[in-house]
Amino acid sequence: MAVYTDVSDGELQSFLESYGMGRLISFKGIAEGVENSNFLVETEKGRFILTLYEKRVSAADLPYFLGLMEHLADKGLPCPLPVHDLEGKALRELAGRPAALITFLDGISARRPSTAQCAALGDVLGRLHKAGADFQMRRENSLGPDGWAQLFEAVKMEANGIIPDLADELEDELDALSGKWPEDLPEGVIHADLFPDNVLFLDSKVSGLIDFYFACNDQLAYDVVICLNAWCFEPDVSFNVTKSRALLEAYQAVRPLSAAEREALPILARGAALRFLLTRTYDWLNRDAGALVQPKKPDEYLRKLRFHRQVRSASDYGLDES
Ligand SMILES: Nc1ncnc2c1ncn2[C@@H]1O[C@H](COP(=O)(O)OP(=O)(O)O)[C@@H](O)[C@H]1O
Ligand SMILES: N[C@@H](CCOP(=O)(O)O)C(=O)O
Repeated sequence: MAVYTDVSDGELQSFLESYGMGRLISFKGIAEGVENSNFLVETEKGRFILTLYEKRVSAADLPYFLGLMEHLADKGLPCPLPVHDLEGKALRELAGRPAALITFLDGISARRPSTAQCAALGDVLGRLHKAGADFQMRRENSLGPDGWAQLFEAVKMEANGIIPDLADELEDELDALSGKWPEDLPEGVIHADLFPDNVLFLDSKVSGLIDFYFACNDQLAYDVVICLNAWCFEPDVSFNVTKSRALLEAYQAVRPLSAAEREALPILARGAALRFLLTRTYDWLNRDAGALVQPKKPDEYLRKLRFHRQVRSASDYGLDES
């Protein structure tokens, strides 16, 4: 359960009063998520998610995340809406942390995504990229190549205690990607963490896109490979090319990839695997014993990285040669 910060009854009551939320009906910590503290709040006015922003989220970035959700919802994407308090503010403070209240969305995330769900994801990702094109705010990706190097410095002395020779493998990969990382592919707003647990389905339709707290401006194709990694591997970490083809075809029906983007997919996929391998390694080494959270094991992403290293071209992901 991701709850790092406790909220007292008194603090909660006065927080909700600033929104004119009426009587509190229920309040409980949420069992999923690893980054922030999340609570399900039910009042006379409905159901909401209360988020207290923790370690990796900078308060200065919150207007970007909350503004983006409003922008995308306005364009018809199923994103939560930040609730504004009686003074019109979407961002407040609670228990010493920046905090926001957002609307609750119905739906269930896919534990093991089907091919049809991978296709639905490809479609909604393409629509997200198009809808983000005229979002006016900008945020650099703090977990791009410079951020990977900083994470590596923070974990290199202890990484081998998790997986033998992990530090060498991380360093080799950083070296291999530096100089090869594409810089001139089409850019825009990316979600950057659109894992199955951040996508809600009702029947076969996407009913919710949540957790925009890594969103930033970066190369759009990088978001695509983050999703290939998160959606198209089976639990035994074998790559499912049928799911990958379905995701890519549905994405391209909305936003076709350029020849340069297709060619860059294997390198981008390695970078995307390295990014999550590094954050998982860091989080594993910096577990917070007092928090209710289940950190994710890094080895899954090491195996995904090794898979992409032996990929020769985008056709290995199910794209036709062209
Ligand atoms: N707007 C929402 N509607 C419904 N459930 C939500 C919403 N936002 C978050 N949740 C629930 O809270 C969980 C954790 O939220 P998430 O934003 O992924 O947290 P974290 O940033 O800590 O990873 C999600 O897996 C989901 O169950
Ligand atoms: N998706 C990341 C961890 C971030 O957690 P989330 O609950 O915000 O998706 C990973 O799997 O490493």
